[in-house]
Amino acid sequence: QTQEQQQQDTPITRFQRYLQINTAHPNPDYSSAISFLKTQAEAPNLNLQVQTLHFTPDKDKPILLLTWLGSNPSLPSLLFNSHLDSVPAEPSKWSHPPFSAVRSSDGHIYARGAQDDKCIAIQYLEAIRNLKAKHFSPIRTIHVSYVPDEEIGGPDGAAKFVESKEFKDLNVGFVLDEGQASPGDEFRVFYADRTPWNVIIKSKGAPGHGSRLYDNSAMENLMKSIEVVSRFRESQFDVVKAGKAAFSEVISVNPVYVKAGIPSPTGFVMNMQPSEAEAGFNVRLTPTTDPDFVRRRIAEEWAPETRNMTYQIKENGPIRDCKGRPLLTPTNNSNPWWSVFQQAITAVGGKLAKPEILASTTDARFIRQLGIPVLGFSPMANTPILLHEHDEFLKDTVYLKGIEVYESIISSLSSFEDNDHVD
Ligand code: MET
Ligand SMILES: [Zn+2]
Ligand SMILES: [Zn+2]
Repeated sequence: QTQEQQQQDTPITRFQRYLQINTAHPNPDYSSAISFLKTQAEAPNLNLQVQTLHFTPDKDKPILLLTWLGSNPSLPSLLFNSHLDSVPAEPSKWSHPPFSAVRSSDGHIYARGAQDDKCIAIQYLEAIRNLKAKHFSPIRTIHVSYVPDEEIGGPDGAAKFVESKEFKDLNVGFVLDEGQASPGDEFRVFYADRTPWNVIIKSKGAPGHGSRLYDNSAMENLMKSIEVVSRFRESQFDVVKAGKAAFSEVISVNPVYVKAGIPSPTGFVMNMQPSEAEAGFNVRLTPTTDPDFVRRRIAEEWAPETRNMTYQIKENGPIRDCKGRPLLTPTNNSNPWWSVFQQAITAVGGKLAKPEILASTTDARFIRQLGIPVLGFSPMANTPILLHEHDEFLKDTVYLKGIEVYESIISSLSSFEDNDHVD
């Protein structure tokens, strides 16, 4: 390396280099991401144990697992998780190319993944690097995991990882995973996610001339269902609008596609009523929703057999933990990690907002399923929420503050010896 390159090797440039690796779907470059992280982890100033795990050898779905051994490895360990992948970006709609990681004069680092969730991926490493430079030595073992495919539901990523012997052998006691930016000056923290379901409803009916009024056409039946779903959507939204619940505390349903008939590019040939029609909905259940309640509504009201409707529900991940409880991590005294976490934030001058349910979904659900407490946390205060949006960015100073926050969190949690029991 030239002197100039060495000078440019900073926490910010390392973040930029990670952001420049295009891990967006549908073709995420996992090997470049893993090789970059591995090089970081193996450098003398980090010197972490490195394992690359493959649970689907026929596909390119690597998991990178880094380990900093504690002085008492028999204690339950800590896990800091992030996902390698990102959602796609439409370059023409961005002010800067989405994989350039350009830093503007006001310090904004623009890139797909800047908030979701490549910031925490590098902040974990930078925090460990700083702790090692200060000769900190952990009592508990610290693991950092980088998993593929979170954005597409994680079946070949976190879902497989948590079922593995490798994961069990980690003896994980407490986990931090991604959270979300906070427009205010308090950090947000999440104790649960919502559960994603994809629901497809289909209707069949006799085809007919475009001019005819007749009952039970496929389109008529689908339109009736869409009205029913819309009313349910309104009823949930009204609860939020009335201030009685947060968005993440109601069931959301949004149409994401409709498919029927033969589109006419010229608009002239539109005289055929189709015999089949379908619509897809993204549904998110709250952690305490009774899934049978939603299944019944779908069967009886959204896609009733009486209107020639059929449906498919693609449930994406667990709803209850191994003991049948909702996937909620306690944020009170029953969770001994909670107060250690809280104090670690205040120790560096950070403020924590009231714990929330995340409106979206993360890999945390797979770990909560095992009964292990997980908090969703990405330290981004005074930052607009830009995940999955155009011009996703993170400000340099916010990113750097996050490193300091993780130093505090990692040192506090890994020094915490008592009370390993969480109900
Ligand atoms: N994180 C993504 C979301 O919330 C994928 C979750 S699993 C469908 O949409
Ligand atoms: Zn994410
Ligand atoms: Zn995302």
